Amino acid sequence: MSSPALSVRSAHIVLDGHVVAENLSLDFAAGCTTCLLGRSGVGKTSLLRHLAGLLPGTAPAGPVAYMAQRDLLLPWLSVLDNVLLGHRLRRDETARRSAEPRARSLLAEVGLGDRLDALPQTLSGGMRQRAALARTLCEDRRIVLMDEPFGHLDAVTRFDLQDLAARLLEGRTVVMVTHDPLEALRMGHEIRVLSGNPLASGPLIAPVGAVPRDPADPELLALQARLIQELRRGS
Ligand SMILES: Nc1ncnc2c1ncn2[C@@H]1O[C@H](COP(=O)(O)OP(=O)(O)OP(=O)(O)O)[C@@H](O)[C@H]1O
Repeated sequence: MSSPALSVRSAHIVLDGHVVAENLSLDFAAGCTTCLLGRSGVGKTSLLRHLAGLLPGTAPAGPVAYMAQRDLLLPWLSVLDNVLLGHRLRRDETARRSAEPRARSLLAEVGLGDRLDALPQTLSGGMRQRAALARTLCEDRRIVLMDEPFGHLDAVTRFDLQDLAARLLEGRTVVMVTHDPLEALRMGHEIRVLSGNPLASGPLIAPVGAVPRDPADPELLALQARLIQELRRGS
């Protein structure tokens, strides 16, 4: 099944009177992962919410999986039931039952195979984020929007889960917000550095090679220096 391209056309994003974006137009390539970098407060989350159809007057381009910055796990549901939450909310018991093996296997892959029955409050911040990642990947959508999905993870877990996500997200249209230039370079077919007041994108950066890229590649390290310069320029 093919994944659609995403586009934003002449968007105005105003939050409680605060103008985040004015007349913003951007395209996101079909079947690719686009990583968004930008200083804190430029409007990355707002753009993601716009794409997800979560802001007033917006609609998503199709069914999306959205992973918010906060994990949004329901405290009264087990880890396994949280991962299957989308199916529960859609009240589709047959689909929920057929998705359960996938949910169990994803939880094993994110290192929570022995915590299926645990409640979220008994997990560490990083474990909760891994459960939220498993939930997003379990939704099996062609469009996936992720807001700092690896933000609370230790360096080794982060690296392993970047590999897992790159494998499971292959062929989907993904927009991923990150604060880490090296993560963007590992995961992104395309990278945009955003600046704010109002929100704007610098030139599209498309590193060569398949994702996830090797972080020791000297070309990646050179591009990392360029991204940090671009980030310094944006405000
Ligand atoms: N509900 C709101 N009302 C008014 N202003 C808001 C609201 N939500 C966000 N903002 C403002 O909009 C701007 C963009 O916020 P947003 O969360 O999109 O930034 P961000 O780039 O994702 O930041 P971070 O990297 O820190 O998560 C910020 O200046 C923020 O203060």
